[in-house]
Amino acid sequence: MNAITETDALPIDSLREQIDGIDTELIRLWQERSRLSQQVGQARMASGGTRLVLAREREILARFREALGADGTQVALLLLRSGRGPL
Ligand SMILES: C=C(O[C@@H]1C=C(C(=O)O)C=C[C@H]1O)C(=O)O
Repeated sequence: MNAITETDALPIDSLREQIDGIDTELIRLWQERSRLSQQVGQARMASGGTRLVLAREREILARFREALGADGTQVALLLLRSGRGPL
């Protein structure tokens, strides 16, 4: 039998702990970004500006696409939506 099982001597628990720590941090960062984005939007609208700034959103989409490829674009779209709401 060559199948690797979770009972083999692989550090699965340790790797999963690291993954869980990263996920916790990603969630915290996601929520923090969303709060900051909402603050920017509220401040801009309070001074008569627009809710959205498409040029800035394009920069963010490009940053994620360059770093992560097509999936990065999807991540960035969700990230932007979580801050400023749906289009
Ligand atoms: C937060 C802002 O407002 C909106 C939200 C953005 C974001 O979440 O990154 C980017 C552009 C704007 O559409 C901003 O202008 O920076």
